[in-house]
Amino acid sequence: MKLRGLYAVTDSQLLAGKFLAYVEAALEGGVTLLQYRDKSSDEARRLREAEALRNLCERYKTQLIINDDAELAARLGVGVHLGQTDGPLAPVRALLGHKAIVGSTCHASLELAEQAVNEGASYVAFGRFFNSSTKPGAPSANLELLEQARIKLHVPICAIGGITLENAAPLVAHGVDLLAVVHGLFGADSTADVTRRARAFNDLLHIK
Ligand SMILES: Cc1ncc(COP(=O)(O)OP(=O)(O)O)c(N)n1
Ligand SMILES: Cc1ncsc1CCOP(=O)(O)O
Ligand SMILES: [Mg+2]
Repeated sequence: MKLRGLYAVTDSQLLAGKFLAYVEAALEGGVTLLQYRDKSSDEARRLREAEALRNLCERYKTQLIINDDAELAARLGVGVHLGQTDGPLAPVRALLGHKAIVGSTCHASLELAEQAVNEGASYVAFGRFFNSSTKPGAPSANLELLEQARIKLHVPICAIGGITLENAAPLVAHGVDLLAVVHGLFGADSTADVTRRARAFNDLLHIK
């Protein structure tokens, strides 16, 4: 089945004190992929939170992806997202098996994307497309790149970085399959607004 839809990405600071409530609210609105992104080195908390997310994802039939940490992904039997400094992709594909979702950050580079696909990436992620308070220093990408990527690549294309309900439509029009969002989804004042935002992203992607 082709991966298409909202890709919710967690942020430990933004979700402090409301982590599971906000994630469940997003799943309620419809999430294709959920990424556990926690840049801390608190292994015990990371395992606890990732297990809780796996249980939630099972209930909502959503696929869980762990950012950066292939060993944690293997331990939980879920997917992983790797950046360009997170180690080579091919051994991770071998570790997790051919069915696992393995995503790759490709910034604004078609060459990196082609390499990732050759090494077994399930999807490639470009961005940031807009200003991002979550990762302000991420290299920027533009809509033209998406057109080239659509022609050259035969895996789902993910866009990330500063995506909101107000600016996402051109990304969809240029062929993006997955909208990866932190603030534009979880920067809401209530669980009800998280659910509303998730539904609205799915509407933009023409997902029922
Ligand atoms: C879907 C998605 N795309 C890009 C990234 C960024 O990965 P990376 O460059 O490794 O940066 P960190 O997120 O690890 O800080 C991502 N996590 N998810
Ligand atoms: C992890 C990551 N990689 C590039 S931008 C970004 C952050 C996305 O968060 P936000 O949707 O809040 O800009
Ligand atoms: Mg990373």
